[in-house]
Amino acid sequence: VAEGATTGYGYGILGDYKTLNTYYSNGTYYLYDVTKPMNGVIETRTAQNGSSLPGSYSVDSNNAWTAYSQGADVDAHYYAGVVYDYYKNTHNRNSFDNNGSTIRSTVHYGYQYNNAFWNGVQMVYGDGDGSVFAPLSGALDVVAHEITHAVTDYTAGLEYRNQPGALNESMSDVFGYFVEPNDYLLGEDVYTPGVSGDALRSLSNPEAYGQPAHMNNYVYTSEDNGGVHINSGIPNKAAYLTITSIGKAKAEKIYYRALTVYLTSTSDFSDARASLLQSAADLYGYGSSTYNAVVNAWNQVGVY
Ligand SMILES: O=C(O)[C@H](CCc1ccccc1)CC1(C(=O)N[C@@H](Cc2c[nH]c3ccccc23)C(=O)O)CCCC1
Ligand SMILES: [Ca+2]
Ligand SMILES: [Zn+2]
Repeated sequence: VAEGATTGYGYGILGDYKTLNTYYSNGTYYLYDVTKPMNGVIETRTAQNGSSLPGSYSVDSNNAWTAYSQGADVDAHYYAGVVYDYYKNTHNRNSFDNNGSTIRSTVHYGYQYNNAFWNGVQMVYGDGDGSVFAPLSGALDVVAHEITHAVTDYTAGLEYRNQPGALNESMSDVFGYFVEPNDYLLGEDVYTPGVSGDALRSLSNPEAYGQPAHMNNYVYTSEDNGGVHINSGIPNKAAYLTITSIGKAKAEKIYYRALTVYLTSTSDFSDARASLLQSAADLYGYGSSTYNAVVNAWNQVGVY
């Protein structure tokens, strides 16, 4: 039979049914999605619980990706497609580099690895140990967080330390919300599968998860590249305040413009305030209600 694009189906890690854009060749189906415009490919691989990357293609014999062990592969592939569609449909961005680069994910990385990361080239997801984390590709906001690191690398290029790093982190959490706006939590779908209602972080209440929500409580530390996952609570809170006052549609436009037009590798929190104000002025007018909402949000977190 001819080779080419096919449509399969499978179950994510939470047992949810999903249809999948796959590829058939020579008796084997691959998690290889060629349906995106301008040759934007999405491919998903497995490290088979080793740590060598990129690993081998996730394959299936009958295009029914229903094995329990395939849940992480199914989610990584499907959610990468959701994030591709978000950036294309909302911001007219073709993949993370705006040039149709392949979005590559590798799942089953390491043994019970309780984390995930963008390594500068691709996304990598651990399976979690089943207590702290379920397989991390099982959360759409986590997948959006990781792909947004790639977008940031190709645009603002925010250094991954101190305030620029916390801003980098915040952009990934904030676009994680824009892609999955059902709550202000991050990672709730995979964090502590045995405990309901908790999460890794919260945009609305950073303090609930040990993060500062005001500049007075900025944490000066050498850990975590200068506390990039801690101090992101401050810009995250400002984003929450902005979103709740101007709405998601306007907020994602000013955030995308700030990230892609104004922010640079060494931008700090004050530069972020200025970039978002400039973006609000560009799009909605200097002194507009939108502009003033951004002023108010950053005042409330003590950043001027
Ligand atoms: O992308 C990121 O910012 C995080 C990348 C962490 C990483 C960096 C470099 C090499 C390996 C791993 C991964 C995520 C993260 O925020 N990790 C935090 C929290 C965390 C997850 N698993 C952990 C295990 C131990 C300690 C902290 C954590 C961290 O690494 O700090 C993002 C969304 C979910 C996981
Ligand atoms: Ca969420
Ligand atoms: Zn991150």
